[in-house]
Amino acid sequence: MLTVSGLTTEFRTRKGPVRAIDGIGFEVPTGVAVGVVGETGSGKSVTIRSVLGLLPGYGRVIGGRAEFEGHDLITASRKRLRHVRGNRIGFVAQNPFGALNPVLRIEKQFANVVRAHRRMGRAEVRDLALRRLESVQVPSPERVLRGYAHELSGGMAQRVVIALAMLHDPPLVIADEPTTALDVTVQRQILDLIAAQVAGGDRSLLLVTHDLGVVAQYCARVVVMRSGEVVEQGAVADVFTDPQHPYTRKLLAAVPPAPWSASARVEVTR
Ligand SMILES: Nc1ncnc2c1ncn2[C@@H]1O[C@H](COP(=O)(O)OP(=O)(O)OP(=O)(O)O)[C@@H](O)[C@H]1O
Repeated sequence: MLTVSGLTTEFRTRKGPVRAIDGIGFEVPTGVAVGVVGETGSGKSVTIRSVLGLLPGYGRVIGGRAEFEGHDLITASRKRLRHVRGNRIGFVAQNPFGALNPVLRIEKQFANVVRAHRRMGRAEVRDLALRRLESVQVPSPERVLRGYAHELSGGMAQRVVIALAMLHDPPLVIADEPTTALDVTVQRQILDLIAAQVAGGDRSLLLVTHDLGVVAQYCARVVVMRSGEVVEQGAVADVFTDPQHPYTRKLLAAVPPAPWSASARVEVTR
């Protein structure tokens, strides 16, 4: 579905160019959920933004490829990238309020995303928007369509963003820490929703997270990043039970034991 190879991105800074990711490669196979993990600053977001053509002006991909549906996204024209984003790849960012336009009614935002890719009348747009909002369990979707982003809770706003990302039924969904900005009580609900949207079909998911528990629960494959490089990747079952790289072992050792595990009981009773 997506094959990234040799991807290298730099940022222009006052002290000269800074290499944020350096020759990374991984694959997202069709119908598979792939988790990208690594500590803060390891290059997870830069990877996603490089692939989607969403780097800020002072960031530049200086090498590598990202093959998707027979095209290299890195050298693709702006027009092609606009077609791919939203239509063939659904993107869910960290902060839903950054992704939604504060001054447009939600219905208008659905209309804009629809019309960027297809011709559709107002009633048809509304119908599609309602269906997508229902599929992410937004209560009173008619009222949500009439309202603005600031009237929504963080969890509801992220549901709207997911509904927008799913609007055109994209075969690949990319989510960059989709629950970081949300209350802990709704984090699992949002991850469950994303997982449900991609489950049981040919749809693939690339999920960036720093939470290895999330990868264990939702992903079949994992890519481990450190300092702009991929240090290890493979099936979650293999990497988590038999990590090859010392950094992966360190990350796994840093995960607190589940409260029901034997080692945690020892801690509690001591
Ligand atoms: N806007 C920027 N300007 C300059 N350098 C940047 C910028 N954004 C990222 N970088 C560089 O790229 C590196 C990787 O950043 P990135 O945001 O991809 O990390 P991350 O793994 O997503 O971290 P986090 O989990 O905190 O989101 C940073 O360490 C930094 O050196």
